[in-house]
Amino acid sequence: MVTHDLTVRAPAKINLHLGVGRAREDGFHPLDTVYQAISIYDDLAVAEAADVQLSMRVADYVDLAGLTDGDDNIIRKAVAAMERHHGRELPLDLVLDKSIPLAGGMAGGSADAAAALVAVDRLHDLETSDDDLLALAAELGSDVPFSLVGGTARGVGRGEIVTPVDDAGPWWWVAVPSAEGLSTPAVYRHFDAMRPDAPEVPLSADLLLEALATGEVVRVARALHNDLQEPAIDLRPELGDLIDLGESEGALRGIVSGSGPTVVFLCDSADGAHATGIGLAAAGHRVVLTATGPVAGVHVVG
Ligand SMILES: C[C@@](CO)(OP(=O)(O)O)[C@H](O)COP(=O)(O)OP(=O)(O)OC[C@H]1O[C@@H](n2ccc(N)nc2=O)[C@H](O)[C@@H]1O
Ligand SMILES: Nc1ncnc2c1ncn2[C@@H]1O[C@H](COP(=O)(O)OP(=O)(O)O)[C@@H](O)[C@H]1O
Repeated sequence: MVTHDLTVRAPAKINLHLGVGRAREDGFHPLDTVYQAISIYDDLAVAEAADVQLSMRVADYVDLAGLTDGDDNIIRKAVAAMERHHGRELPLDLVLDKSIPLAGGMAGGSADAAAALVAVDRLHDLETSDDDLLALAAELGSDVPFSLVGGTARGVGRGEIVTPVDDAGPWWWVAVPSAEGLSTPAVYRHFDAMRPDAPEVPLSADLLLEALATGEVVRVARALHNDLQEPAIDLRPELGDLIDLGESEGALRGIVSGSGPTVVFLCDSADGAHATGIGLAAAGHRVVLTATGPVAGVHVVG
């Protein structure tokens, strides 16, 4: 049995504001977004090995359909990116413990990719600079740099240019994943179809940022915004009902997380989140997760 030398923890993200502009020439959409890392985590344990080996254990609610431990797994892509960057093979054994819903709009794949970059770096004592790690992260996906940074941060460009922002939190969240994921490209395509008039410049995150800095939860709730919510609900109408249900169970506001289908509810306190969670579970939602944010980005835990 392999004894693991190092465990790297990677948080899920939600988007408190997701302004989406008209698609750019490269197909990506310009964003003005505010990410928050919340306390739902994937753990990646690594150990020395003769070659790159990957295995996965998942929480019972994580639907792994379509995800293998082969070359299409973003963890292997992250290891390969580090090997190219450092110009040598970087063998290791990786075991992923997955709790972030798959294709849920919570950037679980991005979290795993960021964790893999840090795990390879630490296990092999590579001392890769932060700038290089961020550049490698951006090549792997638009959300991956934020997974490294964590906390609460504004994302612009295609979401890969990330700057930490003032946040007077913590905030209490309830997250309700769906049994089946939604494809991010499909939701962006549906946005294009529903919003042919989308502005070139995405809706500014300023209002949300002002609310976050005040620490007033009711103000933050009012300012939450997601341009991908309408297309996600059009593809999955039951998400609209879920939002209504959570709000009737005491949440201040419910919103689709990123491209969905996970719905997150902002609550006024720990007790409020607990009560909302109980109400949602009693109404038949099998998986109801409570979380706080902001939390740290990818970090070594042992
Ligand atoms: C929607 C968001 C909101 O934070 O998150 P998720 O809901 O996926 O977690 C992100 O924009 C997802 O970022 P990420 O999942 O890293 O996307 P990438 O791998 O870079 O791109 C996957 C595909 O999404 C679309 N895409 C992504 C980012 C962007 N700014 N415009 C896009 O149009 C493109 O079709 C692209 O081919
Ligand atoms: N380690 C991984 N974890 C999750 N998804 C992965 C991973 N590697 C590759 N993928 C692919 O990335 C897609 C998007 O995954 P994920 O990041 O969980 O969703 P989202 O983009 O909605 O936040 C998955 O459907 C899967 O095909």
